[in-house]
Amino acid sequence: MNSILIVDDDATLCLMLKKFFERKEFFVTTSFSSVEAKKKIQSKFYDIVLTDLRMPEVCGMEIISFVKKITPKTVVVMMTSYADISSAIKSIKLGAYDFISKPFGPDEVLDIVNKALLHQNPVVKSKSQVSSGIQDYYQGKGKLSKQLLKHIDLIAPTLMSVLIVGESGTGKEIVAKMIHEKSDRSQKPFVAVDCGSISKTLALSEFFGHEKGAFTGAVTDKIGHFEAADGGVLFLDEVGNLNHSTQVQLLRALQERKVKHVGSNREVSVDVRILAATNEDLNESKQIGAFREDLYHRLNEFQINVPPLRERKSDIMHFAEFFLNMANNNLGKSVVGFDKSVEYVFTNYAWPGNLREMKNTVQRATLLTKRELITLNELPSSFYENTQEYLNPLFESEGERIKRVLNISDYNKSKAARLLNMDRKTLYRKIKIYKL
Ligand SMILES: Nc1ncnc2c1ncn2[C@@H]1O[C@H](COP(=O)(O)OP(=O)(O)OP(=O)(O)O)[C@@H](O)[C@H]1O
Repeated sequence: MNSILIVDDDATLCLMLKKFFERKEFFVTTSFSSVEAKKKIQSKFYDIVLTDLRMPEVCGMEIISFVKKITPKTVVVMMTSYADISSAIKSIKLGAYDFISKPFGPDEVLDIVNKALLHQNPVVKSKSQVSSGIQDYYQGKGKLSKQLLKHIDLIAPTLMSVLIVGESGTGKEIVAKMIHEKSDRSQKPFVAVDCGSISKTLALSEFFGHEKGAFTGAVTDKIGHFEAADGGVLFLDEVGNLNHSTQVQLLRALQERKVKHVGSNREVSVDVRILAATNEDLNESKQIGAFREDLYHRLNEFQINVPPLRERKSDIMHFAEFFLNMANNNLGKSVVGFDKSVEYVFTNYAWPGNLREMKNTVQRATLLTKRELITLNELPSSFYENTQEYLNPLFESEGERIKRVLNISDYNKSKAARLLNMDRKTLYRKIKIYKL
């Protein structure tokens, strides 16, 4: 059983994560204070420390340095808000394995934790440990969803490299997992590498492994991602972030199907199918010389485009229901659905963060609602502020309109006034006039 210490002064989040990880059979300890967390780290070994970045007494950065000093084998994952991304990158330099931006869904953090455990002990793990999460997949019924599935089915049984292209959060990693699952390599490992978080200095050792003593800090022999994925699939996420020298080495390994550990001249044969993903236009990176043309063609034997959520309109509410079910299971709740106004807002919203944003939004709303339905009250205001037209259907009298808005805001007058774009006093006056 793996042990995890969760450190966050947000007690609700801590307890929610505790419940979730216990269900996933982790041994969980929580700490709402960073000072208390340090004492716990001193007295017991944890496989994983999941810590918030901003806390009142000791900040997350200090926790990382502390863990790395006391128990260097413990893997640290940092939780941070969007605004803290640059500090999160600093945290990786200090020795954190990865970071996750709040708000996040429990499955996302589980995914990172599983990857972190693999990193801590990079032996080839069983398929289920490496490729977690594929059971949480909804394939959609709309035209674009069907086309996506057709391409996956077509390419899966082949040995071709696939470049999966799509905006952030559209589900590129899920597509890669499906290709693996539907291929005859499904019983072999699926190893996902986030190329964006690999440091330049450690990239070669991460991909190809190293021998003990090859460089300061190489205290044991370690196999790299290629050997870990031998016989299976190596998924290169955010492949456009690889630096030039790593691109050269990667291409060499792919062409020769052999790798050399850093610090050794011995070549080891590997049999790996490559799937790669990007949310940038690699064609453009190629033209400005940031991405090697030869590597691009080696990775892009077949291209799959994953559409943004806003283009999968007929599937939007199906995805929402799917995530609602998932949230109910994770949180032990039984919310039955979405209010009509939420349906309207969901189908007209641009979803810049795509399925990841929807999953987080639904999870948060499920946690917040005290009723059977999710209403606008549980959505961040950015959702409906840009969708004002739903407040103005044609032929509606002012009284009807105010009544409808009061309904969708659960008679919360401040919220209704904001939505109606009038001050509270005016709203009270109109409620009287129309006897609402
Ligand atoms: N078809 C799907 N059904 C259910 N959940 C999905 C689906 N596709 C994606 N998700 C969920 O959305 C989130 C983002 O998915 P994923 O990590 O695969 O996206 P991505 O395109 O690889 O993102 P990024 O470019 O940021 O790496 C994950 O939590 C994933 O579980």
